[in-house]
Amino acid sequence: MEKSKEPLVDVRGLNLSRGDFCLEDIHFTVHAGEILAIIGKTGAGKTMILETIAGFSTPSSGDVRYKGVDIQKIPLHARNIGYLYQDYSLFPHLTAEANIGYSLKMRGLSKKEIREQVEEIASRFGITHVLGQYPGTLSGGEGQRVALARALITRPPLLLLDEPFSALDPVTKQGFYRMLREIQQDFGCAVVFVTHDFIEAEVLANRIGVLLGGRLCGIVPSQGLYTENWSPEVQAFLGMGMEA
Ligand SMILES: Nc1ncnc2c1ncn2[C@@H]1O[C@H](COP(=O)(O)OP(=O)(O)OP(=O)(O)O)[C@@H](O)[C@H]1O
Repeated sequence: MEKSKEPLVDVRGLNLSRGDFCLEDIHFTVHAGEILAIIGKTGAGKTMILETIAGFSTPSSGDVRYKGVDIQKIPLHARNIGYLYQDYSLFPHLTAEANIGYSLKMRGLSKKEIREQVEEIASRFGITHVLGQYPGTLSGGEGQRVALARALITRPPLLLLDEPFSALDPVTKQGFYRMLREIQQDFGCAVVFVTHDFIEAEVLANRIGVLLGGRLCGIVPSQGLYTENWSPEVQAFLGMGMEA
């Protein structure tokens, strides 16, 4: 088999329960360099899917293969997957600079190497002026850039984003849409992001998956979201057939 044809991520028959909620028999792939959006209502299981792809949650059955290997069998430090949490989850007691350089420090790079790489990515994201600040003093947009820089500093082949734009105003959002496309091109990474926002998914993603009540109802090319022959449940979710 040609290596390039192998998916970057292969989610196979994934089942996972938390409390009364379950992700049920989820199958999908993510290919190198693509942008995949997963849309669903609040509580549909979007965050649980991202956490399972990253290997933070262990499925009750099925598995997630990352570059052909069960993610659970890859040690955390060797996974190199960028993760942007919904609330950014920056370390509050570390400056923006230390947050961004954290995983380089864990990898044993010298202070000089860390400083150079942090300065380079901070300049790329326009956050050089906040490097000395602590997370509590950053605006929402600055916090997001710092969190993105932290997620990308190790140049991961896969970036997972949990509702990355939901807290931003419409103008700032447009800037971040541009930035995400540039990141995806410059860093050459695949991106999986989850969102409630259909338009955002259509604008940014190559493919869109619809997740309802823990079931992945299908994945379609983004331009086909409203022409797919969806079940009545998905049609209702997408508001299809509701035009006056
Ligand atoms: N540790 C847990 N214990 C019990 N139930 C949980 C736990 N974690 C998640 N759940 C439940 O699983 C369901 C899916 O949660 P998840 O956070 O993945 O949803 P989501 O689609 O990301 O929602 P939102 O869009 O609101 O962030 C929810 O009903 C949630 O209450």
